[in-house]
Amino acid sequence: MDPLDYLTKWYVVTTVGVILYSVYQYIHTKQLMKRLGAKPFTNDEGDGWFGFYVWKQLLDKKAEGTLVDFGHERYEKITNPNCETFQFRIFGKPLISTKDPENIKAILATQFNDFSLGRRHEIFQPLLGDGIFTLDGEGWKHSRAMLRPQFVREQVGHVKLLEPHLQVFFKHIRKNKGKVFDLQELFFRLTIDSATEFLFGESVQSLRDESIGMQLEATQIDGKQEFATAFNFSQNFLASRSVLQELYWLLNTKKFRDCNAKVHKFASYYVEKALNLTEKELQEEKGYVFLYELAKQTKDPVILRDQLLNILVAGRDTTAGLLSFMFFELARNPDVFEKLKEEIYTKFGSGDDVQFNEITFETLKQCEYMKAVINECLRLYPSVPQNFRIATRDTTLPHGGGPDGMSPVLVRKGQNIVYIISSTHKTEKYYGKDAADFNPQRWFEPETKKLGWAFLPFNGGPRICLGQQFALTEASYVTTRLIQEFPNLTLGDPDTRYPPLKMSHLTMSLFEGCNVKMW
Ligand code: HEM
Repeated sequence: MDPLDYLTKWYVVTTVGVILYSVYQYIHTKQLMKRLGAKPFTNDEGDGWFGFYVWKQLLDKKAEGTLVDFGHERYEKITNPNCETFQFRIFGKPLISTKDPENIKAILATQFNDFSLGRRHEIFQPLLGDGIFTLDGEGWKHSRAMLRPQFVREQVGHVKLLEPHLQVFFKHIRKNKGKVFDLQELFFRLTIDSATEFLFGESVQSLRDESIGMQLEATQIDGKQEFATAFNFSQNFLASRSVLQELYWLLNTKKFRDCNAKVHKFASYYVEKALNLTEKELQEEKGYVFLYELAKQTKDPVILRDQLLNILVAGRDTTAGLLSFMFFELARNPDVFEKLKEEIYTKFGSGDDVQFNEITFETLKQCEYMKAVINECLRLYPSVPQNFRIATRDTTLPHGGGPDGMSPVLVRKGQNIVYIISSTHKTEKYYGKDAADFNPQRWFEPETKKLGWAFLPFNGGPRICLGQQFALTEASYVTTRLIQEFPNLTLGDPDTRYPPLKMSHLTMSLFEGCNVKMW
């Protein structure tokens, strides 16, 4: 065969094409690095079978509840541990992992426009549609401007809405007197009950059940009972779709679609109800209902539905997770529990002497020890332990390159970055030798005032959590009332594994539950 004939063969053309493309990419990358002042990565985890190995490891660790800790351990294995950034590959695609506060600040604030949420919108769209949590660009700006005022106004009143739900919650604890029970499962029911009331104006009342001799109150909408189950399923399904990234569309089962439909039907019922009110009726509505406040700004039923569901996703599991980790640590640390109890009893009374009217947004904010305990829980167990962004253009991150890791590194347009705040929160450089220990006392040390971007449970920059104050108030109120009502708390099993295994769906919770005794 004439050697020139080979040039018409597909395998030769493909091979030559791949080589030429690689050479072009190599030269282009070098030019970009020179232009942007970037240096080669100090730490490269390597290919691990084109990233198949990393991928398998990540899935295995997720299934066994050690994914979050694995994210931290990987930093201890990198060649230069002083450099808090490394490159790795999944299916041959280079990704960047960072726990460096300067890099995180660049991604979230100083270079905000260089990064976006990537595929979050497509992945979450079937359940959450277009809302603050899923949108980028102008759509996100508009959502944020619309929702932000609600988070300033509601703060004062909302703790009072919690009390009726807590009264039902207490019945479950009393039922379990002397027995070991899972407090986390109850926290998840509590937060969906209170969040649906706050958002839609009516609670799904998932805490009411036969076991405590209660039933759902009569309601005009069917599907209320199914809502919590459907919402839980769909939300966890979104987390699995996120793991698949580009291949997210492979996960789209009938059950997922059915659950989304149930959630939408429920939310739309309340939206319609709000839209049927006249302007005068809306203004005169008593009490704070998030939906009614939003309905004063827009009459679009889909916008209203989507934004409510976005807030529900952002606010419900995060708060339930925080409370679960808190009570887990309080049960393990009787001295901390006693100290917190003392603060609560001194400020708000106990037993028959509980001063309900004293427990407000302002007074809860003044509970210094409570704040320290919450901070310590958010440090060791941030509700969103790792998060992703994607580069919208060729750019750099300030650290991760050169011999000492302090030079900028190149980030190519479309490249994924994972920032692992749970690992930053455990780094000795920022938290000292006892970084791995639960020690609320550290929050009274002056060093913790200088942490800046090394403590970031609520994100930072323009997309900082809108519900931060809301969440802190709710967690403080629930903790106060629980400890007032039940002064005794112990672990169900004194040999409970520590550190605990962690479930990582969209947010983090205890893999094996929060199994305690309370009385
Ligand atoms: C312990 C409780 C909470 C924690 C640790 C937490 C943490 C976070 C984090 C890390 C983000 C950034 C997500 C991202 O950009 O990818 C976020 C966003 C958000 N959070 Fe929270 N959150 C909590 C509770 C709440 C609550 C109770 C609400 C509402 C009632 C809420 C509303 C939001 C909203 C609306 C966003 C989106 C902000 C935006 O993209 O502009 N959060 N939160």
